[in-house]
Amino acid sequence: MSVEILTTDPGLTAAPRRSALRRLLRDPQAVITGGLLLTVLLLGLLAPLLTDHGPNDASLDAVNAEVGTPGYLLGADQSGRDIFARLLYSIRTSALAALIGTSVALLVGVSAGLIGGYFNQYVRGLTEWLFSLIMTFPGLLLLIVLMPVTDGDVGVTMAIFGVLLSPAVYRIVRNLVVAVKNELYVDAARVSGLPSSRILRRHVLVIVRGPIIIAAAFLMGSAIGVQSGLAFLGVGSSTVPSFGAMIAEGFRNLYVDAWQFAWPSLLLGLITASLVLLGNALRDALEGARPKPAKRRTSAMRTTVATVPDEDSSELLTVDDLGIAYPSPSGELHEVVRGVSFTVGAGETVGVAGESGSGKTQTAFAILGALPAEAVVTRGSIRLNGRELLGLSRSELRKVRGSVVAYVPQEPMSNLDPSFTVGAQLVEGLRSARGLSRADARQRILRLLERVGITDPQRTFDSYPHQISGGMAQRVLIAGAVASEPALLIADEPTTALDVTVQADILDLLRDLRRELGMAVLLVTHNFGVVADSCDRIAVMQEGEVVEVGDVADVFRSPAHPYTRALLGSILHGDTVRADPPVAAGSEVS
Ligand SMILES: Nc1ncnc2c1ncn2[C@@H]1O[C@H](COP(=O)(O)OP(=O)(O)OP(=O)(O)O)[C@@H](O)[C@H]1O
Repeated sequence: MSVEILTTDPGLTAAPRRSALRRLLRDPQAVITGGLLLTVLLLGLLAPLLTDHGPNDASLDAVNAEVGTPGYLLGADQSGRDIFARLLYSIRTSALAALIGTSVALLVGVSAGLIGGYFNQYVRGLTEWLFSLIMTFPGLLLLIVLMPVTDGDVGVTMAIFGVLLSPAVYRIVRNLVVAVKNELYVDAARVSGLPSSRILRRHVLVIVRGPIIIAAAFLMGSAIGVQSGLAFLGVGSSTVPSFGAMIAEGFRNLYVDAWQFAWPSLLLGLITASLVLLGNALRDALEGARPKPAKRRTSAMRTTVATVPDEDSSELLTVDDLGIAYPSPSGELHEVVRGVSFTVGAGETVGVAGESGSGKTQTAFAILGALPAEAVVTRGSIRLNGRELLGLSRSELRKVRGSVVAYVPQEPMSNLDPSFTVGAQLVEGLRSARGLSRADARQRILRLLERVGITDPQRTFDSYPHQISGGMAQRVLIAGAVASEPALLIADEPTTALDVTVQADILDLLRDLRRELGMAVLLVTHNFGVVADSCDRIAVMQEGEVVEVGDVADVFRSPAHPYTRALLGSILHGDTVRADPPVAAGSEVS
């Protein structure tokens, strides 16, 4: 079997980027705030063209000049400096503060986040320690204390502030990198020999791009706020025009001319609020378009046989070289199912047998498309009726689950919702699988409840799960599973949770239903007695692998694998069928 790995990182394609931009341009919040910020920035950049006054030019004639005074559009402060000119030049200071603070925070945070998230735990431990240390520094206080060193220079002060902001960026990037570094396309790039620096730049950085852009908007707001705060406190150079310094001066002169306080406050408020709102709009647009790391068990793994009909069309189900893994705490993938292959023919009952933890349920869940989100299908193929199931979308899998394949669980009680009556749950399941009317579905379920041996179907139909016994609950679930007449019924230890006296009845029922409905059954069990009783063929699993497959009669007569012999020995030499194998996995039996 060949496996086509989709190594194309969706983040690199132009389409998501275009749609994010389109979404952003359609968002009035983004357009208005972006437009405002651009206008303000333009005003700052064009300051020398827009005013004849310098930010520190003082004129005794203009002291506390009112708004609209000729030559002083917005008035003058108590030193006779043009407020309009000071506002324009303050925009430049804020823009510089935002640029330097944000750039340093992103440079330090992103680089460290990529390194800490991508490389081994020792590197991550070191970066964690370093950034935890930085976070303990009291930011504003440190900047004030360092003023004699920085000499009040906005650039140097903001560079230090950028380092203090970097842990926030580091954490975002590190978390994202840890989440994507085991994705198939990153593995594929690694296997193809690309150096780590290239993989980080090309495959990983693209994933963190969106969150970085969003963070940048908020970081700019913080940098402008802190720079203004320091100037308000009178820390730093008094010759540098700044909203903070203007607000402090206006505050002192509040009762003479309140506008001197109002203008810088309004403009600073407008800029920081716009940055926050723009950040929110960016989040909506970019996170909607951000490429989701491809799940190997869905979109990233497609076998080339997906559209090719099964070579042996008599097989209803073909599991071929299936591998399932889970990430360990260190991030490495650990395979719990390894290269599992077996088939189930139409109308056949196949037992998947093995001790606890051998991977039976994981295999069954993979066929059902119901593995937990953290599970990764590392290889293989699952074909049902010639159709590849790996790679199907959730909705396609739901359709298959409802109609072609059905499931009878191990714990009947915990699979019934205590808040609804038995009937309501069965009717809902059947209607979504078959699209029947409520009345038709109800009639069908009542007939099936009777068929599975429930003496008073109407009463059970109207009962809540806690009002029925475990054996009855299992009959109810079997009725629900076969209601849509599936081609394959997967029963996972269907008798384990039941009273011994009920177990045989349930197995008889499954056998009868299989014959009546012509369906195949995949019976997951650790009990060889159940296999002997109900199955045509058997696949024996040990530690995630199928060690033997064959007709039940053949395997029972002459088991080829020592593990099978060990398991059989426990039945043949014991008086009763034992629930668990008596010997350690893999031990030889003479
Ligand atoms: N969510 C998970 N995360 C990590 N490992 C898991 C997870 N689920 C199952 N496993 C591991 O997968 C292996 C196979 O489990 P599985 O449930 O398929 O075994 P089983 O043969 O069905 O056993 P049992 O009869 O006890 O259910 C086990 O070692 C189990 O620890």
